Amino acid sequence: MAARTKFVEYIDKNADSFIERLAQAVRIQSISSDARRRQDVIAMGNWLNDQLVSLGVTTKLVDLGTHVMQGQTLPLPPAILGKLGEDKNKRTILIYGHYDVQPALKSDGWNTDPFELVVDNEGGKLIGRGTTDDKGPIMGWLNVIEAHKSLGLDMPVNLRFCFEGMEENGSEELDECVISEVGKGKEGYFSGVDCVCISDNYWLNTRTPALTYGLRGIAYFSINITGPGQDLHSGLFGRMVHEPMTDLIKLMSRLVDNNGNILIPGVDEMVPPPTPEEIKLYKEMDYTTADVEEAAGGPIAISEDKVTVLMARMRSSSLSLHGIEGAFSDVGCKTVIPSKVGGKFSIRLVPPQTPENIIPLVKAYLESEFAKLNSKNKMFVEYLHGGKPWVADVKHWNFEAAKRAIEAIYNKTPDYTREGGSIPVTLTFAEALGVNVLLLPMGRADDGAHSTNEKLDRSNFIEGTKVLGTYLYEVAAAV
Ligand SMILES: C[C@H](N)C(=O)N[C@@H](Cc1c[nH]cn1)C(=O)O
Ligand SMILES: [Zn+2]
Ligand SMILES: [Zn+2]
Repeated sequence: MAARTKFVEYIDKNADSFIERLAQAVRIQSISSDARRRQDVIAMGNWLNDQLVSLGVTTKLVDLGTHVMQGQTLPLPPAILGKLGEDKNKRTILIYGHYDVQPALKSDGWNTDPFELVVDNEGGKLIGRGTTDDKGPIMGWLNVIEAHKSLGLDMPVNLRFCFEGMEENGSEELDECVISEVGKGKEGYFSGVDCVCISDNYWLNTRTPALTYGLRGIAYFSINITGPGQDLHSGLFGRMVHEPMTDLIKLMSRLVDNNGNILIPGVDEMVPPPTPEEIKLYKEMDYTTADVEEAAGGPIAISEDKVTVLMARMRSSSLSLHGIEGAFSDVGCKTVIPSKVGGKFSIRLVPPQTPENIIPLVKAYLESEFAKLNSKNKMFVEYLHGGKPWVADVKHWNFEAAKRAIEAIYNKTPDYTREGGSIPVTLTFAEALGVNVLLLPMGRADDGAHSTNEKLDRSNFIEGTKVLGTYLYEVAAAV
């Protein structure tokens, strides 16, 4: 029996133990954006490192130093670099993933504890924070290595790994780590890398596997407004003082309109109009507004026109309002005037936008809008983190190999998509290594990444693992 057939059979036979490993990963609350959870993120890194070592991967934990977050100096979780195979006659593939997750509280609206994997056999779903983003796909790679080790099969390629624990919070210091590792040349972990594969996004719909050749960048901001020396009684001070929340709500309402148009002069204007070829591509995609509504969980698509909706996610920038730090948000009717509020928003970026060319536009606009309020409060616009957009060439053996792997496992031709989300290090890999980067998503559009009741379908986990392994065979065979 051919090695790749044995591999596929092993994945089916051992599905339950793979799900158990995913449950262990989900249990570790590796929330990178919460200072209180930093030790859990580090614990998750150590757990992942132990798994890799037990599977025969040589690893190195890179200390990325410290950073200041939520008023505390915190250790950054380590980057885990790994190596499996040194055969000069084989191609070398670099795999990236992130072991941190978004915050999740049962009270956000989860039906179950977000950090206890629920195996819903009836619905075929694996429910828990990180199942699709990005612990499931990382476990997929571990499954592939385990299968080869247990069956005594040679890996068809050499593997290199880069796993980080800060992706959901700006990937701090990772670019520097990658660039420094590349700078070590033959001595470095990335020596000889022929291409990169990242499994950290989602199919466009719930039916068709996808290959992704673009990501939006991101620029994340906070508008901080201060004035009163402390929180005030609204009965005693209402109408007597300038209120930070009132100023903030005015400013936040002037960032984006209800149709998604960005109101900051120069931001939308930077993006060139689509070419007729691009429009044709969007028209031909297997997608309807019902897909966005299914994934969003409500009939709320901004347009009924499929091309408009697809372009909104794939090739337009967008501005989203995320929350207000310092605002009263608990139950009940507290009559408070908060003294200090921070309004968080981010802008998803597409070429030629970058954080560098967007930040000055945002700051200048907010300063001029704040001046119009004639408020005696103080405003400070803070840029929190960001990353550049990325677009790849799909006419490359790396994409061809992934296409054949999907066809072999799913018996379907993949959609070619640009992802609306961001993975800051992607462009750094492409530029620093000078190689093709591919995104090979495992999950579906309705997985609820970053949301409540995040899930990964069991079939996406198991068939997705088969795709990852088969892709390695196809890379080895690619010309
Ligand atoms: C696409 C990827 N799985 C993802 O979710 N990336 C995040 C990255 C990020 C940036 N700031 C906070 N998180 C995203 O696109 O939101
Ligand atoms: Zn994410
Ligand atoms: Zn992710």
